[in-house]
Amino acid sequence: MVEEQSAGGTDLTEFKQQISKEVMAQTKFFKDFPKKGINFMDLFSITTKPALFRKVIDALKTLIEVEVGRPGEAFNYLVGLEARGFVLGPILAMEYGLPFTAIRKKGKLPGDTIVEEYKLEYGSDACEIQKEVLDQSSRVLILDDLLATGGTLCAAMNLIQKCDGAQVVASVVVFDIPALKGRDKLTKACHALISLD
Ligand SMILES: O=P(O)(O)OC[C@H]1O[C@H](OP(=O)(O)OP(=O)(O)O)[C@H](O)[C@@H]1O
Ligand SMILES: Nc1ncnc2[nH]cnc12
Repeated sequence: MVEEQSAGGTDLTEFKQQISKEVMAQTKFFKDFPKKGINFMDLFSITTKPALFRKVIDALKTLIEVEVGRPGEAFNYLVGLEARGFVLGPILAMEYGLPFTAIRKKGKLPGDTIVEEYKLEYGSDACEIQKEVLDQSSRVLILDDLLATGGTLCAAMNLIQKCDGAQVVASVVVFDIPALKGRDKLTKACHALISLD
């Protein structure tokens, strides 16, 4: 299926295999953090290596442009999820010349907000977005580091869809854990660079 989405001479299957090998060799995983049974993928073990981080950002751009579409046309707004979506989202927003806003854990954003409760792989939480940043002209691409159970991305999608007619186009993550079936919760596509199987 991925081969069919090849565009601009990019064979995504091969491309993903190659970046996956390189990133997995240099990314740290922490067993039983923050709770027993979780093998925690640490995005900051990528950001501390500038050449690797640059590669991941460039790879995300390729993934977005092939699987989601042209920035400014297929989507015109980037939203990042606390906390590690804030590392990736603003860089891509600057590269594309598009606006960025944040979905934060409850109680962290000033002004009027919209709130959504959700369950995590290791607990439950609530997230929120500022009212009036998005409107019916907003076609949003969501950025986060990882899709696990899908609770966070599902809440983010619901939240954005409550924002004055804004639409979610898709979401993009560096890692996903297909065994946790996070995509089953999502109403829009989630594109991942690396699958942790
Ligand atoms: O698919 P899910 O099961 O919802 O899990 C994925 C979410 O979990 C992690 O964030 P976390 O909630 O640990 O928050 P943090 O980045 O603020 O530490 C990760 O960065 C994703 O946002
Ligand atoms: N395994 C994991 N690594 C990093 N963040 C996560 N969020 C939920 N599960 C995670």
